[in-house]
Amino acid sequence: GRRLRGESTALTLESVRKFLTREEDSIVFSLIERAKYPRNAPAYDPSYLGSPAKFHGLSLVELFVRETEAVQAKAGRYENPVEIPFFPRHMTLTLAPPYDFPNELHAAAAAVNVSGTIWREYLDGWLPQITSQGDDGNYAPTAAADLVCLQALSRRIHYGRYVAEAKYRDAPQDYNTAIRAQDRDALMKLLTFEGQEDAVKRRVEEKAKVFGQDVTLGKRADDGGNATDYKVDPVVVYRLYGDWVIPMTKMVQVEYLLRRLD
Ligand SMILES: O=C(O)C(=O)C[C@]1(C(=O)O)C=C[C@@H](O)C=C1
Repeated sequence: GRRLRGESTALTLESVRKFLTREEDSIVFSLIERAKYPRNAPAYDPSYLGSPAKFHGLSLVELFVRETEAVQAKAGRYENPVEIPFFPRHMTLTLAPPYDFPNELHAAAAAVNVSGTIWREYLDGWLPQITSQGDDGNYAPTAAADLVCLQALSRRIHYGRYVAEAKYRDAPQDYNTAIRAQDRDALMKLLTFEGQEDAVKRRVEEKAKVFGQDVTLGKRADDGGNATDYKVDPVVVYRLYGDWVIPMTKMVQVEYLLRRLD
C-alpha cells in the first residue's frame, strides 16, 4: 500500500529485507553500467586535472561526486535519512520544501557512518574486479557510473541501521544485555542469520546472470554460458556480497546497536 506523508512505516524484519532485496537490483544494474567502460585509471588520478591548487588535488571522480552531491542536496536528496552523502562538508542547504520523512531511527545511533570505508574499498578493491583493463577516455560517464554504484552500495550498507532497529524492536530484551555490556561479539551473533546470507549471495549471483546477459530474439534467455558471457562476472558479484556488502551491513548493525540505549 502507499504510505501517506509522514506516516510511520512498520519497520519489520520482512519490510527491511524487502528493501534490501530491491536494492540488489540497483546494485547489480549499477555494476553492469560501470562495467560498460574499462578501468579508465586517469579518472582516479589527482594529477589528471593538473594544478593541485586549482582543484585541491582532487581526482575527477572526487570532483564529480562532490559537485553532483551538492546539486542533489539542493534538490533535497539528503533530507531522507536513508541517503548519506560522501562529502557532507560540501553540502549546501536544500532549496526543496520540506517533506516529512519517517524518522524511525534512534537519534543517538542514526549517525553511524562508514562512507569513507565504502569509498576506499569500492574504488581500490572492487572496481578492478568489475572492469576490464584499459582507457577509452570516457572519464565523465565513468565517474557518473561510479557515483551510481557508490550511492547504491552506501544506501544498502547504511540500511543496516534500519535492519538493526527492526531487530531491536522485535526483541529488545534479547539485545539489551549485550548492549549494556557493549559486547560486539554477542551482538554480531544475535543479528546473524546464516541461511539468509546464503540466500542473498545466491540471489545476487543469479541476478547478475539474468540482468547481465545479451537478450537475443528467438533464443532461450538462459542457456548456460560462462562468466565471459555476462556483462559483470556473477562470481565477482557473489563475492562482493559475501566478502564485503553483507559484512559491512552487519558492522553497521553492530555499531548502531552499541548506541541504541544512549
Ligand atoms: O536479513 C537480515 O537479517 C540482515 O541482517 C541482513 C543481512 C544482509 O546483509 O543481507 C545481514 C546479516 C544477516 O546474517 C543476514 C542478512
